Order: sequence, then C-alpha cells, then structure tokens
Amino acid sequence: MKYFLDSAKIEEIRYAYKNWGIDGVTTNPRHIQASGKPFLTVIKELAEEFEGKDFPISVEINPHIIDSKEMIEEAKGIAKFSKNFVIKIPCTEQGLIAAKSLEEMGIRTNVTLVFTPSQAIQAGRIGAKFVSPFIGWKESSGEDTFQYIKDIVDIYRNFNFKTEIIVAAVRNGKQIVDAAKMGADIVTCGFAVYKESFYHPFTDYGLNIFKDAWDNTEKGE
Ligand SMILES: O=C(CO)[C@@H](O)[C@H](O)[C@H](O)[C@H](O)COP(=O)(O)O
Repeated sequence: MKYFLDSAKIEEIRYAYKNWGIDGVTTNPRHIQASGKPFLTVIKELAEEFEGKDFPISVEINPHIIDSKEMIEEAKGIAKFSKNFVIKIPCTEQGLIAAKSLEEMGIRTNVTLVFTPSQAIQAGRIGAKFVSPFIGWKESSGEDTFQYIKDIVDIYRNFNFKTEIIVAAVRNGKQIVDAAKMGADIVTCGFAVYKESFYHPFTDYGLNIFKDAWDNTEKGE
C-alpha cells in the first residue's frame, strides 16, 4: 500500500518526501486554504518541487463548477502546470462525465467525495486513475467503513478495474491499518496522523529501560 500525504503545505510535503519517502500528495480546497497561500502559488510550488519526478499530486477543481464542460476546461487549465497533476473531480454525474472525457484526453483524474460502493463502481467504469472513498466522515456519523472499503476492493478485483483506490479522510493509525488490511492501493493522511503512527508509549518506556541497562553495564576494553 502506498502512502500519500494529504496536505498543501510545501514544508510538510518536503519533509515527508525526504524523510518518509511518501509516494504522492493529495490536496483539496481546505488544505490550500490552510497553507495560507493563493491557489496558484501553491500549485506552481508543487509543480516546480517535483518537476522531472514521477510523483502524483492531486489538485481539485473549483468546487462551484457543476457542469461537465466547464469542469473539463478548468481541469485542462490546471493540468497544464505539471505532468504530475491528477485532477480531482467530485463524484457527481456531471463530474463522472467530465472525468471520462479527461481520461480519454490523457488527463488523469481522481474521483473524490465517494461515499458508497455504487459511486466507486462508476469511477472504475469510466477509467479514472484514482478513486477516493472517504472513511473519517462516515465513521464520524456512525457508519461502518471496514466493510465499505472491503466491498469496493472486492468489486474492483471482480471487474478488473485498473483505478487505484485511495482511502481518504483518515484520522488515525488504526484506520491506516484497516486500509492496509482491506487491500486498498493507497492511503492518504495528514502530517499529524503519520507522525502519530510512528509512536507507541511502550517504545519510549522500553528505551528508558535499555538506556538504564546500558548506563549500568561496563563496556570493557
Ligand atoms: O480526496 C482526497 C484524496 O484524493 C483527500 O484530499 C480528501 O479531500 C481529504 O482526505 C479529506 O477531505 C480530508 O478530510 P478531513 O480529514 O479534513 O475532514
């Protein structure tokens, strides 16, 4: 399973790429707002940072656009900035019409805001590069997500869809493990979620025991 970083903050992305070897980035309008920078500044920075590398970066179209033709025009404008850009399109009927045309033109898409296996099937059928089922939002509203992702994975295998499944809106390490167990291709998490996934209090506890033993052992010649 690949690890993508869900962020538009260039410092976090640089750190995670250099130190953790992340495999890609996903952004959304909220991440771009959180970066404190204008939309075009962020996407130009990302384009330049990974120029010449094979590194997928998902960039979402203006969410106010609801018509497929306008979505296509918007997507083409964003895709021009970098070969790495994958265009995030909402999973609506118009969005799927747009994504199908974009894939036929050679512009890769990430069908996002997916909350049911039937939506995921539509993304697979039109040949999207990625599909992004969200789990955090569903879990917050008390819905089951383990079976939901498992169903999408099973259906994709049955249909032999090439679309890669990105488990999104991930809040904690357990959900990363769930995504891996379910057989997702990719998980995308915020910086803090990955940071936390390195940690266990017993690791620190054990280190203290071993430090004490080390300090109280003769080292010899
Ligand atoms: O759709 C993708 C990845 O393709 C994500 O960027 C997706 O937008 C985010 O994971 C979610 O919006 C994050 O939601 P939240 O954790 O901020 O509530």
